[in-house]
Amino acid sequence: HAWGYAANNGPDKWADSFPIANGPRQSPIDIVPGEASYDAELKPLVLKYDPSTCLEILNNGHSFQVTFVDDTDSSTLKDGPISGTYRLKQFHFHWGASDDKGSEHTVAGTKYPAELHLVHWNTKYESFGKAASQPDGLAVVGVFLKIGAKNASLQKLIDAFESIKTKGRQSSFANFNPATLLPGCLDYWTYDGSLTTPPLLESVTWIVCKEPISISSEQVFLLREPVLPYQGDWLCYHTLEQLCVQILSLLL
Ligand SMILES: C[C@@H](NC(=O)c1ccc(Cl)c(S(N)(=O)=O)c1)c1ccccc1O
Ligand SMILES: [Zn+2]
Repeated sequence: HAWGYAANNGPDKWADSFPIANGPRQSPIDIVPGEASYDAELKPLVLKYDPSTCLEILNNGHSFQVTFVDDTDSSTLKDGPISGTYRLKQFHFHWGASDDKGSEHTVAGTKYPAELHLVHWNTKYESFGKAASQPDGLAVVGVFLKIGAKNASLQKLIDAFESIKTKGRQSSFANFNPATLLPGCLDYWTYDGSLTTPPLLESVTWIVCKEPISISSEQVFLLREPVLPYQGDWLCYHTLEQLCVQILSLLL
């Protein structure tokens, strides 16, 4: 049976099929700012995103992803803790069943309602697939989402959801600038880790922004609303309101 976030196939069962889950550099981790060391050698992040490389929005049954054309250096990540040029491949979110949890990384034990991951691969390798198996192959910028003001940029993604409601569907999604999802301040923590989903490969240089972005409680509800599992347990998959919304959206 496929991996997921339910009791029978969730993270504490992944080691059965993916033994690397017990490896030395597994993500996510709890970031303890008081224990983080300052490294004067680290540079500011240089993110250059070209909205015309935005390709489509797809639902892979685990989450939804926005994918990018990555055959040129149009959308790249440089500097920060990495050397060389990494190309943007996709971004996706992780969320929970309620506003008190959902982020994968935590900050001194604090969970955020959601977390954005912008996935980039090292152009010294010939493709994302090749890079994903190399220790310096991937660099992911993580951004925490907190409940606050409505986020206009996220709303564009939520509006595009209508087209990918059922699992495995994708639809074209053009001219979206991922930079609009970044916080004003790009100060970050960094550590060497892994994919947080199977195959859990230990190939990710994590770059987690200290400043969260804001989304409204209605928006994070809508993140949960499509027929997409999230890392909540299935039992509380639906509040009655969500169930009604779900049924109506399937009927209409
Ligand atoms: C859920 C989704 N995971 C990724 O695509 C994914 C890829 C690279 C990274 Cl670095 C991360 S992460 N979370 O560490 O940033 C997640 C997924 C998993 C398996 C099969 C299909 C599929 O779409
Ligand atoms: Zn992720």
